[in-house]
Amino acid sequence: MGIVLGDNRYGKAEVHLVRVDRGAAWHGLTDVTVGVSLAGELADVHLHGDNSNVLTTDAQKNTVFAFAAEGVGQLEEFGLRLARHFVASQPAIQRAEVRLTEQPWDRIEGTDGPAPHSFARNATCLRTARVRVTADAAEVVSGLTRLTLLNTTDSEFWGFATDRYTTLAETRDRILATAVDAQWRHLSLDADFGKSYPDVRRLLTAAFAETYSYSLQQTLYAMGERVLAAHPEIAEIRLSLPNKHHFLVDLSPHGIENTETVYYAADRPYGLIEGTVTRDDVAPSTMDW
Ligand SMILES: O=c1[nH]c(=O)c2[nH]c(=O)[nH]c2[nH]1
Repeated sequence: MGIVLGDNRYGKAEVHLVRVDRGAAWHGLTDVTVGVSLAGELADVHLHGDNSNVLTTDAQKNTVFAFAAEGVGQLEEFGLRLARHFVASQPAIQRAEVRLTEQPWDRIEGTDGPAPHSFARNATCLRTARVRVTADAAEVVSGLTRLTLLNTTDSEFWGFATDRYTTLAETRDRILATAVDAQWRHLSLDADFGKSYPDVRRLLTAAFAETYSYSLQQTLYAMGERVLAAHPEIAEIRLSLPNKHHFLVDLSPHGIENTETVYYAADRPYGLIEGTVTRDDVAPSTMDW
């Protein structure tokens, strides 16, 4: 019996970069937050304070900005370029993981049309990507987060198990709302990430709107199934769906009938429904995502 070093990795988190593409008349704006995480022969730094295998997190941050000078492009491709660089250039590094989150900005509509160099932050949702690279393999997971959706009807919840602590009333009509966090794994690296991202987002949103729901779990599966049915290049999709509860307000103390019009949008606690929709004929991921 002894004490040993377990799994470890290190890197720079939340490198927030903004790139301006300055055309003669129009400027483009890219806003990406990058996290780098490296693993490999790092026992000596932990056990003996020997830093010789440690590429500083400061250098990792500098690399992100330096690579951005050559262009960012699709999140997945930028992440792959970075991760491959760390594994290829550092003999002690066997695995690199890069996580990216893109904040979209909309071009401002001016009086005479779109403004050439003015932007408003778009709060709809954030695009994400995670890549993992080793000497002989790479994996890409694309995603989105904070996509907030709400159905005002076509949602029921009843027939659930009960015990002595159950107080929830069955409902045949409720508001169903969530903030989608979705991550989907690509089967191959030469996917058209720029095309598949908006389509997956559209499919998730449409499936949410079009599914007559008996539970958020059922809606989760319908959303994932819709994506996998349309995208053979996607191996699996993981969904994390908070149930953003909306409770009818009791207005009877004021002598007012609430005709299912006024709700209290509860902040917390919230139900959290999570699941993976996958194919039965693909190899599992090597990435802990
Ligand atoms: O769609 C739902 N799924 C649940 O598991 C659950 N549990 C709960 O209290 N409300 C809901 N709603």
